[in-house]
Amino acid sequence: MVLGHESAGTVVSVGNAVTSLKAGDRVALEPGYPCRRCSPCLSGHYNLCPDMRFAATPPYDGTLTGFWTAPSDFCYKLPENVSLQEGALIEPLAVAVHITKQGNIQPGQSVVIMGAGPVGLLCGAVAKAYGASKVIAVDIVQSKLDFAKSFTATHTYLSQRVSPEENARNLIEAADLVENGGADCVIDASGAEPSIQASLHIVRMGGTYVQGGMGKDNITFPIMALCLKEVTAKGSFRYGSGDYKLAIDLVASGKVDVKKLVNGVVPFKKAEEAFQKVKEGQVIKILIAGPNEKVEESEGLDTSVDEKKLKENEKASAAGGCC
Ligand SMILES: NC(=O)c1ccc[n+]([C@@H]2O[C@H](COP(=O)([O-])OP(=O)(O)OC[C@H]3O[C@@H](n4cnc5c(N)ncnc54)[C@H](O)[C@@H]3O)[C@@H](O)[C@H]2O)c1
Ligand SMILES: OC[C@H](O)C(O)[C@@H](O)CO
Repeated sequence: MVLGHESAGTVVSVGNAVTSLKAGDRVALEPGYPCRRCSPCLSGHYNLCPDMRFAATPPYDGTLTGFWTAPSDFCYKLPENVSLQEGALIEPLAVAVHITKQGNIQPGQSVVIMGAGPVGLLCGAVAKAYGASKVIAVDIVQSKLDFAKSFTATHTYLSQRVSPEENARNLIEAADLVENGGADCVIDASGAEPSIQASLHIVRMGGTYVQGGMGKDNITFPIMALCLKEVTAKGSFRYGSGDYKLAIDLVASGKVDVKKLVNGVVPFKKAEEAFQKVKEGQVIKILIAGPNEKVEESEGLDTSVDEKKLKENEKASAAGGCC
């Protein structure tokens, strides 16, 4: 199967009825095409369409290819000041826009984000743009927290191998959330069971919890905390009406600097090395040039992989996800 669903490109040709785009336009590609007829589609929640054709999701091939065909309303023209490289990052940013909308974050609120991978980092950036005054990044890897702090987090917390309740208590104290009774909103962007368990103890009475991370199908969940605190719990899946547009606006207006997440660009023939390099855990995003682009050598990074670091990162990810 062809991989790829985070992409941007240049229009080569358009169908007869298309008036919104022309050859040469640079666009961010929304990679999932709903049926437009079912009840979720008609009620404006097309991301929940059961007949979605989503790139790189079986049986549909992905966007890591020379040419791609898409409905014109799922191709978003990029403003002059937004590069094609930034355009490729609109997809994960739209995921973060949707998660953060589900969190209903208000100006001045505190938001804890579990997981400082690309999605968690972008949720932090969007929460800040929505006016959150405290953005607390949580991870099990210190280097990820260091980056989060340099990106948008106001506070960081390195999750310890202690009970979820103890991690929650320590975090609430460290982030000065005691008076608030916890965080106004907690977002899980890790999918890891211990993180999800701690989240329900971190959120304040009447606060909001959003499940953005995708991990195991079934986990043990402190449901009594949800009940006793009257927590609003929401899921978040991909993105829907207006999310891509808002993501592009956030980049164009300079409110979210997605360029900071890019470690380098590799030519198409080095795509596999790029995936390995990301698995090693030392970089955030590597862009892969399309096969028709004139990128001959990797720009900005050495793609050689340190096998020891690769194994260590796989072990850490597995530990985060299962214990
Ligand atoms: N809801 C959606 O539509 C949607 C879309 C895209 C991605 N996702 C999911 O969002 C999550 C984040 O995506 P990503 O690309 O940033 O992934 P990622 O793997 O790069 O980031 C996950 C981060 O969580 C950290 N982590 C692991 N265990 C932890 C724990 N116990 N406590 C705190 N942090 C912990 C990891 O160290 C890592 O930095 C993934 O689960 C992914 O599948 C969901
Ligand atoms: O960003 C979109 C996500 O990566 C996809 O929904 C995928 O992870 C699940 O099908």
